[in-house]
Amino acid sequence: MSALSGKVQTVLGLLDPSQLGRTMTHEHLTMTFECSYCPPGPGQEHLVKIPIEMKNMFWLNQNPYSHNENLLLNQELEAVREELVAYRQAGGGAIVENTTTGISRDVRALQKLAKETGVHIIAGAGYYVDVTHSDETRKMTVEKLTDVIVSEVLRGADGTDICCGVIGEIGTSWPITDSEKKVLQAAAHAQTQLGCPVIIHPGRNSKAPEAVVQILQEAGGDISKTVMSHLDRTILDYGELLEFAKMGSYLEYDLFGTIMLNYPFNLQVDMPSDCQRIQSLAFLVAEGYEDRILVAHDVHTKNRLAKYGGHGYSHILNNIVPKMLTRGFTQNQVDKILIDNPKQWLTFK
Ligand SMILES: CC(=O)NCCS(=O)(=O)O
Repeated sequence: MSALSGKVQTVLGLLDPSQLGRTMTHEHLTMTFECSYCPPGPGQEHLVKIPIEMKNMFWLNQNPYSHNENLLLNQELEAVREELVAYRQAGGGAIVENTTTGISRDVRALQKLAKETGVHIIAGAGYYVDVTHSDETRKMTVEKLTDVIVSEVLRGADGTDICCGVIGEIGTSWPITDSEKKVLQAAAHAQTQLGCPVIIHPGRNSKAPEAVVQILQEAGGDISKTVMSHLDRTILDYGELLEFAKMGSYLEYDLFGTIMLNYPFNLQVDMPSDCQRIQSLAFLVAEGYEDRILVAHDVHTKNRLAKYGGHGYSHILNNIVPKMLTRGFTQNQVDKILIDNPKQWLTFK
């Protein structure tokens, strides 16, 4: 038992879990994503610096990672603040902000946003994918990495006393690199010490989630308190999905609002529509996994913000929930996905 036991840790301090309300478990409010820049297709090179304005938005929505400025969500704090106010008005209570070391975590900005908007914000500890690991990170032992993660939760992150309330999103590539494996082992060891929630960004291959869970299990991690993110672009086959679900993690569909003809990070993947995402959730509910489902938008580029005609942080509350209700979900099931499951996951053991 620790002081954190039975509580949720937000950037403003400890919170009784009953105060969370509807929670998006995978968002970014401020981050940079230059590590994932994708050169545009042939003949489109002149588009990488076009202004982010209405007449360019179709191209930008289809090619969000091929435009330098679009990757700088950290330039949009005022727009994000306004969107969080709208999120509260739409019935939102909390947001898990998944930005970790490597993609410009800014816990001071998160604390300010939480104070100004009343949204409960939970910050993430740990490291993003290998390409963002510094030489110093690569040289660290699992023990040292564990100490850093534990300290970000217990003492504060980025030289502040603002404490993280989850570990993650811990970034992994496919195949998982040696440095990422050490970080996963450290996340599991830190979780054992702290009894805290963990969230994983899997590599873009259907085998990646299982491989990550195996590493976490071998390192003593608590899979029942671990979220596997981005399943909507990772496991598209329902048979494979069921096999993975049996491993016991939370199952997160967190790309709601993303519409993309060609998914540039894995051209084999047909990015599902929101209707198909809802069908996947219905399938998991029918198979008995309603206690394990989480949802979010994973806003991580500018074009996803309402300021640029995007869906913003309230799309699930405003549009997806009503659609779910017309597709046979009960209000009780919706509340589980938006309130109860996040609460269970975020509460320290
Ligand atoms: C910030 C982040 O990692 N988002 C996920 C993008 S992906 O295309 O689903 O990997």
